[in-house]
Amino acid sequence: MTGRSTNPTYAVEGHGLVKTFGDFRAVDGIDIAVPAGAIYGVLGPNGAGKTTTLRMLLGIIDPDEGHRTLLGSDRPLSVAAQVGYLPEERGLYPSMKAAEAIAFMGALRGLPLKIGRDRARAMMEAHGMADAADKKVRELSKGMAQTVQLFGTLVHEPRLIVLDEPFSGLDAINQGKLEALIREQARRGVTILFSTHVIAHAERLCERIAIIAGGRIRFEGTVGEARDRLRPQVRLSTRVSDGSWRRALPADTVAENGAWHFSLPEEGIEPLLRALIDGQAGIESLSIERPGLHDAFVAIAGEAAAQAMAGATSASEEDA
Ligand SMILES: Nc1ncnc2c1ncn2[C@@H]1O[C@H](COP(=O)(O)OP(=O)(O)OP(=O)(O)O)[C@@H](O)[C@H]1O
Repeated sequence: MTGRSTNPTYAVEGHGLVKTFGDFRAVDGIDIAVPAGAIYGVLGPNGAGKTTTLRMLLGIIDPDEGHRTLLGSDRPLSVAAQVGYLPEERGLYPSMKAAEAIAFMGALRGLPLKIGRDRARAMMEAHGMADAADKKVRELSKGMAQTVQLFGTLVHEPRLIVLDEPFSGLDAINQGKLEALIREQARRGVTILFSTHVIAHAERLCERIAIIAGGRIRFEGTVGEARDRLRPQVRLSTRVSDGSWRRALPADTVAENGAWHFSLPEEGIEPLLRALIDGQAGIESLSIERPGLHDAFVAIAGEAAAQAMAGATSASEEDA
């Protein structure tokens, strides 16, 4: 099978994707467009529909409605040799040696075994794992086995890498290494699409994100645009606790731990500053903080989804 392989602006596109399991609409009309060369995160709580969406985009399952394009082809499986996929369910043959397992995964994507073996050893060596190349998969630590599987996802040098929850099950050190590896691939021009329920990874890595909850896209754009959905937060403490200047504090002001908290007013901080100075409030501290992606996620996807994510995060931390 040879698919039409152009040089598209978008490495992955999905339009109106719908998937129903029995009576349950797991994915309810998703549009997604991943720019070529981008690191793109699909963010959402467990059960949001991330895996189902990725599987539809990759052609592992067919959508009930909608269509998708992968690397310019509307037949996703025809470009499989240019795609690397790390599924959520990890698994390697336990009795295979690590380097062999990597070469084997490459062979499944059309890479000659000999080349795969050489690349596997080189990759392991470059990442300080040369000693593990001839160890059986069952002898490796969980984190190392996961890294081996990741190398198997990369060994055929795909143009597009799709990683489903790649950080779960990894400790903090290995999570950092994975972030570095994702950046390294992106520098080479590879497109990376990954799903996660851990907001911090998406915030650090992604040029663009899609926030999915309940099978629908709740937000699509840059991390900065998501954060800009919320007004910056101001924290102010004054030496004097009362005075005419208090009338200048915004309506949403709350007092907490001896400081005033409120959203940055539309007109900026200057009018308030003037009132504070004229009223001799005695400014002790003043900070204006831009909300993080976590706060934006809470606002966009709703408190319930954020709580589900927090629960899932602590569960996966326990796993790690
Ligand atoms: N083959 C299937 N049969 C029935 N229900 C399914 C199937 N696959 C997924 N679902 C359901 O569809 C919903 C979305 O699942 P999906 O795996 O896409 O979510 P997710 O966002 O990837 O979450 P998770 O990280 O928990 O996998 C869930 O409620 C799940 O139980």
